[in-house]
Amino acid sequence: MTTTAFEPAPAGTGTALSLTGATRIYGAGETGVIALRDVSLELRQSSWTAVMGPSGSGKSTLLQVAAGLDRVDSGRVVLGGTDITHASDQERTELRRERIGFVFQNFNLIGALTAEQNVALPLELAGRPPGRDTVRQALALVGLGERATHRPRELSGGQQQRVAIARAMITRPQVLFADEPTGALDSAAARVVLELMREMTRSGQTILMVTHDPAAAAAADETVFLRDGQLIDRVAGADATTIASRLVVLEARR
Ligand SMILES: Nc1ncnc2c1ncn2[C@@H]1O[C@H](COP(=O)(O)OP(=O)(O)OP(=O)(O)O)[C@@H](O)[C@H]1O
Repeated sequence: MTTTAFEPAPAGTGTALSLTGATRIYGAGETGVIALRDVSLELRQSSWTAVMGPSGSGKSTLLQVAAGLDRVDSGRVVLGGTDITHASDQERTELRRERIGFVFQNFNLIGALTAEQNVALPLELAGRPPGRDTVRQALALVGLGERATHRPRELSGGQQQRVAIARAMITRPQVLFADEPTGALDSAAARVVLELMREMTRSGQTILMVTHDPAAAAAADETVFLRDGQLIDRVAGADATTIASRLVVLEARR
């Protein structure tokens, strides 16, 4: 089979992910926190959605629940045509290994491993070690074909994030989840990472990204805004200034 490393697994329908009335409550009784309140969101395949909102508004919870890493207390989560609302711990582990990709602000690469060993790791953990060509191709797609044998400390922050993206993409995830992927990068490195993410959506990848940066959100197709666990606003195709002003209004209403 000849596929590019960026080609996502077929989702089966035009919808890569849907949340319906998703609610997540941490704790119980008077000390319970409603981290997510009746959130409904549908991601079309190949779309890129940014999530913004004040600190504590539920952004990370939304990502965790959408990725199946955390459960909802009520509502429904469907990933790539599979209802994962009631997935067991074992099923969630398999989901994490096989069907989603995650990128974090601080890259989370393993320092003792080379770039190519980091990229190969998810498939090795899944019991399907990739060939060297597959790994090299994934690194070439993020512009790091020449850095395969470098360790994270020998790479810049932007390069480390690109290795992390190659690692997240190697399983051909149905959705790529990114939590502040540009948060630790300078603006030039951030731009390279955002351009790479745009390229991935052109190849069919669906992306859900949490960010505090209006410029990063402006690179996405649509931005949804959370406040107190509720999805209260959304804007498509807006520039950074428009997104920043929406955020100011939203924070002022607190
Ligand atoms: N494991 C947990 N146990 C208890 N409360 C939690 C837990 N995780 C999150 N919360 C609470 O749920 C709410 C939403 O948290 P979440 O981390 O999703 O917000 P966020 O928008 O990602 O915040 P930030 O921008 O600061 O990262 C907060 O009030 C938080 O304190």
